[in-house]
Amino acid sequence: MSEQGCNEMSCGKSSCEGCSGCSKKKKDVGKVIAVGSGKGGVGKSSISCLLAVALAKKGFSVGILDADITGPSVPKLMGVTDSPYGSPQGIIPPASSIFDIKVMSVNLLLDDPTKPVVWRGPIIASVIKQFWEDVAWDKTDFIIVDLPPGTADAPLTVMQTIDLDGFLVVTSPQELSVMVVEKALNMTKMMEVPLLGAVENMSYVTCPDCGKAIEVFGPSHVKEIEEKFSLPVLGKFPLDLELSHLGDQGRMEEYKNEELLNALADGVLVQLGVGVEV
Ligand SMILES: Nc1ncnc2c1ncn2[C@@H]1O[C@H](COP(=O)(O)OP(=O)(O)OP(=O)(O)O)[C@@H](O)[C@H]1O
Repeated sequence: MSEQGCNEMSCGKSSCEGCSGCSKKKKDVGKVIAVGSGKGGVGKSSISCLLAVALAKKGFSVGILDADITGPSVPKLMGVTDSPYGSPQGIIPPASSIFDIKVMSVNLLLDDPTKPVVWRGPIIASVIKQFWEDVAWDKTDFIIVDLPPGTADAPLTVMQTIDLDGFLVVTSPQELSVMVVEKALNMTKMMEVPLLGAVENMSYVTCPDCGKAIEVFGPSHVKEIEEKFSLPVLGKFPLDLELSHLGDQGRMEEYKNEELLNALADGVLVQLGVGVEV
């Protein structure tokens, strides 16, 4: 699309090369992946953080944009507490201690992180836009966007503001999970964002005595999702007390299930057609 006539409302995503009238694409940013779900509490933020860690472990530079403005949890999970600061290049986000993962979240801007964010839709939308446009995400290979649950205002703003390279849907093994995936499929189709795959979280518990996988929330729907939607499932994460503890302590970077992390990162890379060296 030519520079004239390209603005954020009219931008033709498939043809826009990031011209100056449009801020959907950012120079010096590799791929942008949204992590979402039609359902709350399934572990979107945890999977966003784990995906960031998994990609960082492969040597990529990674950032997380916490688009869950009213329920931000990424800084807490990642143990990031420093405030962002202004510079001529834009807002500089703080980073995690082990893998230097940049984090931008409303919680880092509040003087008291326990204060509720009670903002209406248009303000939330403008904050998300600022997190994308005004933050110096330069030289970041991957930005993971942690979406709030559902298909309302905020996820829509993300999809309209940012030229996403892919969407990862997080689900859990309850009956609703297939519907959650179907909704994500329909939404991403409507918004012309490629659906990369699904992650089933809290899929099972490993018995500490015999090592058997116990499906506490009912049988997994992974096969059904793969067959019905021809969608790859890029991870089946257990309900894991260790993961919950690490999240509570801001130490998600220390999650040690390398097999799962590797498979998640590799699955995303394959779906995006990215080689391991960027
Ligand atoms: N696989 C898991 N094993 C154990 N605990 C988990 C797992 N996944 C998530 N949790 C825990 O469940 C809680 C909710 O997780 P998380 O914040 O990632 O969910 P969410 O989908 O982002 O929530 P919301 O819908 O409120 O944004 C957190 O305390 C997290 O540590």
